Amino acid sequence: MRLVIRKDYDAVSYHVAKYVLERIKEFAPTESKPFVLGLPTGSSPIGVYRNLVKFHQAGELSFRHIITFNMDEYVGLPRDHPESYHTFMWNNLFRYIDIPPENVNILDGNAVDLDLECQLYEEKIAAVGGIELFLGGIGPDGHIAFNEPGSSLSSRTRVKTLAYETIVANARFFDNDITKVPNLALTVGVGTIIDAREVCIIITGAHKALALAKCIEEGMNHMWTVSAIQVHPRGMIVCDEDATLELHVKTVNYFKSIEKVHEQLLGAHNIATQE
Ligand SMILES: N[C@@H]1[C@@H](O)[C@H](O)[C@@H](COP(=O)(O)O)O[C@@H]1O
Repeated sequence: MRLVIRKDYDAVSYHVAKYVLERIKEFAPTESKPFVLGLPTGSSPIGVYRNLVKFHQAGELSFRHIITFNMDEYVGLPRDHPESYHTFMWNNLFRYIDIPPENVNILDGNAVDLDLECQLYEEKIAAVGGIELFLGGIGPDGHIAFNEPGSSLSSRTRVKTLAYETIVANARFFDNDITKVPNLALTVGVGTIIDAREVCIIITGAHKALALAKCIEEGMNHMWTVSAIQVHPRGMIVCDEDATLELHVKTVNYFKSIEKVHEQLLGAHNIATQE
């Protein structure tokens, strides 16, 4: 697993967006060989999306042959509700890029049969050959997508009850009123994420420092579901300095030294100096 540490949120956002750009360019997607990208919501990826939009506007990145799968969606929130993940994705990314709407996949939290909706989502991911790169964020309790503490680390897409901590954390989007926050969601499973050929997790802010420490300095644990990244063959966490506050100095120095060598080998000097 790689841990890439950048100064702050903006530097993390630029680094991840640039990484996505390079991966897509390298893959060279076509109509018959689309690039399948997994996407999160929340405040963590907003800066990444802004940069991706800039790359698109500068003519450096097209989404015509990209298929996306979002991680999760609230149950029972109207699709056009300002806080639905459908609305979030259109307002923060899709409306500014050239992705064909039929290439966008977001779970339908209003489906009549929610279990069937989840099963079909898994089948659709498999039908397009699996996810090439899954981007993710985490909650302060180390949950990935809506895989709350105690979720099976081999879970698949399913209906999930939200933890109280998540409801409280997300109340900021619902007039700070926890009664307005849906208490159920549809979410890809930890297993669904780990099946992606590559996973990249964004972790920023001191409030996520404990989760980062649990994720990388301790063993894989269902109480910190993002820790499943430890068994992924191509896992990367990109975090800011604030998120490293609970890590041992030795851990930080170790990963920084590895990245230094990595950047030298890849000749990534240009990327580093732009950040
Ligand atoms: N289901 C989402 C997660 O996918 C997201 O990672 C988390 C963190 O959000 P933020 O990035 O705003 O901290 O919020 C929600 O719980």
